Amino acid sequence: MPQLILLRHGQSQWNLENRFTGWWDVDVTEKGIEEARAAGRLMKEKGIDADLCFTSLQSRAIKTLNLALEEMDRLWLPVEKNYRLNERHYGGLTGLNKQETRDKHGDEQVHIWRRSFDTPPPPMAADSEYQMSSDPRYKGIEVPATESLKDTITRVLPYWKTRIAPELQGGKRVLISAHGNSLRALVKHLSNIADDEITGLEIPTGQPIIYNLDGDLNEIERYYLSER
Ligand SMILES: O=C(O)[C@@H](CO)OP(=O)(O)O
Repeated sequence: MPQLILLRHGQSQWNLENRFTGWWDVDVTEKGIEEARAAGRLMKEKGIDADLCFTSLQSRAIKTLNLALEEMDRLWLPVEKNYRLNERHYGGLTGLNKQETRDKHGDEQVHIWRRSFDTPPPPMAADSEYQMSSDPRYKGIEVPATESLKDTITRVLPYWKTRIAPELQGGKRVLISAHGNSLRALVKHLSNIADDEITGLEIPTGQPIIYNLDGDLNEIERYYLSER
C-alpha cells in the first residue's frame, strides 16, 4: 500500500512576525527548528519511514526536511527539490504585516486575498525589494508576479503527476516537505476536496500528515501522526 508523508515546514521568521511570505526565502525560527526535529522524532518513534523525499527551493522547507531526517537517521535519503513545491506567490502583499493589511484594507478583502480559491493578490512590482526573478535558483523559470490557490494547484499538480506519483506507484515511500498552500494543493487532489472547502483547511507547521493510498493513489486514510 503506497504511503505518503506530508510535512509543512516549522515556524518561519515571518510566520512569527505575521507577515505575508510566499516566495520570499525566510528562515525557520528556534521554535520552527524544534518543530522540525520533533516531527522527525515522532516519525522514528512511530515507525514511519521513507525511501525518497521531495521539497521546494525554499530554505524553510529544505531545512525542516533535513532536521527531521537527521532525527530519523535518514540524512542520506535522496532528495529532489523543485520550485513547483514552493509556497503560493503572495504578489504585492509579500513582506506586509497581515494585521496592518487588515487595518488598511479591511478583514473581508484580506480574507479574499488569503483564502479565496481563484482571486490572486495584487501583482508584485518588477522593482519590489522582494522580487525573486533574478535569484539564481529560479534561472530558466518564469517567476510569477502573484498566484491564487488555483494557480498554485496548476503549478504543483504536473510535478505530482510526473515525478512523485510514479515513485509511489513504483513502491517507494515518499516524504514531502513543503508549504501551507502547496500542501493544500496536494491534499485537495488526493482527498478530492471541493474548491470552496479546501481554502478552509489549515495545515499546521511541523505536523506529519500520513496518507495511506490505494494502487491508483486514491486516499484510503489520512491522519495527523501525532493523533495516533
Ligand atoms: O504567508 C504565507 O506565505 C502563507 C503561509 O504562511 O500565509 P497564508 O496563511 O496567508 O496562506
